[in-house]
Amino acid sequence: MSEKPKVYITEQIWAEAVDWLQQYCDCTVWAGEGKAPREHLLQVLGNYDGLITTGSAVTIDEALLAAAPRLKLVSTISVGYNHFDLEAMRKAHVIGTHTPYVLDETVADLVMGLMLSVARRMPELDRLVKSGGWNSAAGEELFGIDVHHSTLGIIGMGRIGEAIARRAVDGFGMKLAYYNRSRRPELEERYGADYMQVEELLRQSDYVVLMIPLSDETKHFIRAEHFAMMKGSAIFINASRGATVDEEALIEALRSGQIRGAGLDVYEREPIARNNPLLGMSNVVALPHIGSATHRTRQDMMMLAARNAAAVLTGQGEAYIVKELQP
Ligand SMILES: NC(=O)C1=CN([C@@H]2O[C@H](COP(=O)(O)OP(=O)(O)OC[C@H]3O[C@@H](n4cnc5c(N)ncnc54)[C@H](OP(=O)(O)O)[C@@H]3O)[C@@H](O)[C@H]2O)C=CC1
Ligand SMILES: O=CC(=O)O
Repeated sequence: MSEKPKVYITEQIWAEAVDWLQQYCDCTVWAGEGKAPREHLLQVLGNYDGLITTGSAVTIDEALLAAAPRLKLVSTISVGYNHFDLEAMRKAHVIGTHTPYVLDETVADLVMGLMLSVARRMPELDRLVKSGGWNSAAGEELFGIDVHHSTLGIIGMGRIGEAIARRAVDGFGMKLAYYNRSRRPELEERYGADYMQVEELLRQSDYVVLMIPLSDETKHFIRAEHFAMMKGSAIFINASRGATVDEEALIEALRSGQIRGAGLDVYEREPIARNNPLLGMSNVVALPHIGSATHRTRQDMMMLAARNAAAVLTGQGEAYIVKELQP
């Protein structure tokens, strides 16, 4: 009987996903706290055919691949794969898979939550009430701005972008603008969305949501000149990756009142430094990269990562191979 492929998992994941994968692969799960350190992976990966990991665990680069000559697969428990060095993986003939679709609705919920929280100043008001500062009927100094029937610009109208669009148009009656490299006529028809270039989208939108993947092409996609194009009343939301925005420029735009506020789930450095000026701004709602983090969605992502591993390593079902590495 031939041996099962060996898979290393860089952190404790949902036991049911590991149990399922054990039918096809011989799994080893990092037994320590948190995530397996890179040094440990460099030592052990030589014995494995597959790796299941997350975006924040380890960068899949040339040095790591050199230490893992048997490796055929890296299955990330995330839809974003900017931690994959695609060129190095291509050269090493390592397939990369990810977890699209299963998290779209959950991330879209969070983005709507960020828009509402910043617009209606919920964290600020929550702090006021809990600290005993609610002494009279709320006056204008506590008012916010409307989300409903305002204009939303989505940069990166993909799977998650579309889930946001549905909520915004069907639920909140928002007018929709979007930018991608390629147009999506079916969405223009379904949501009455206007396709426009980034500059025009920024000029017209009350809310700007950034949902593009991070790549060499999209690093600092939004910079100082872009904040200068936005309305002074605009709210900027980033739930993609921190480095899609020039964070210094964002800080300056918020500080100078060039834009009204921001809702952020992602940062150039994660976890964010405690002295990052964003953390001292009352017009910023800051979350800890938690877009897909509901119990159910994370379980779905882990199971999909396990299925991806089985598919690539044993031919069991179909895998979501990242598009740049598809055969
Ligand atoms: N905060 C969180 O917890 C989470 C964050 N994410 C982030 O969200 C990202 C998007 O996920 P998802 O919606 O599934 O991805 P998709 O690939 O479905 O959508 C991405 C969209 O961005 C557009 N895009 C890609 N590159 C460019 C570019 N250079 N210029 C303009 N538009 C571009 C694509 O259109 P086109 O190719 O036509 O340009 C596409 O419509 C992930 O890559 C990840 O980084 C995802 C999940 C959770
Ligand atoms: O950031 C999360 C992801 O799935 O990508």
